[in-house]
Amino acid sequence: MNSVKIAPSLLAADFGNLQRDVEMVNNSGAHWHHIDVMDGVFVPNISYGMPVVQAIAKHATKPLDVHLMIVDPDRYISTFAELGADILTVHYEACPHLHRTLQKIKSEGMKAGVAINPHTPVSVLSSIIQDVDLVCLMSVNPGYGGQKFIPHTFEKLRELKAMIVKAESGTLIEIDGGVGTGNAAELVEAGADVLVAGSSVFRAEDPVQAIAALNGLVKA
Ligand SMILES: O=C(CO)[C@@H](O)[C@H](O)COP(=O)(O)O
Repeated sequence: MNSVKIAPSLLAADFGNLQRDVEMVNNSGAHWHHIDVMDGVFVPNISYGMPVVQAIAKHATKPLDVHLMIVDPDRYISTFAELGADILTVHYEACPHLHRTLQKIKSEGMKAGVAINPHTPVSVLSSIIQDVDLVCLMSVNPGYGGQKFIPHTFEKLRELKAMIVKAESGTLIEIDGGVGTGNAAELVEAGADVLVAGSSVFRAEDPVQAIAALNGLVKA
């Protein structure tokens, strides 16, 4: 059975045709809708906020995987729960009280994710991995779609997988940035459970086929 999840990143969608693109994901072999919220402070870019997430949630039929690239995410945890987020991921670098933040996410009925930037070592998660449902390994610097995959992500991925296996935490590993048919199989082989793909899906001539190709490459 293929247990690897494909999460198309709506950052690369056509915002003028957002309903169409959300429905494309609904009708494809993808597993989650990946939603990037950026504040222009934690990352240099601003993507979209609550009204757009609400519009996506209205049409989405698959779990909403919301990635907050914002400072002080605790302020908005309840709001994203109300908007229908299933998985809420915050950045390690933005959370001085990460354990408390993860508890708050779970208390709102969501799965709790932690993202780490390319420069942040995996080892910072060793004391908290038991409490994390998903680790999002950023394989580009967060803020923009369409960037080139950073190769040292593979070393971090293997190290993180070993940490999760040792802790028996069952934490999922998500790879975010520069993912496509050229590296999907190798990423899964190294331990990835969820692949976020923006440009490689939405810039493809046939996005449904691009998702099918990714699924085909990562079958167990
Ligand atoms: O979070 C981010 C970027 O900050 C990602 O989710 C990108 O949206 C992935 O896009 P591609 O690299 O696949 O185009």
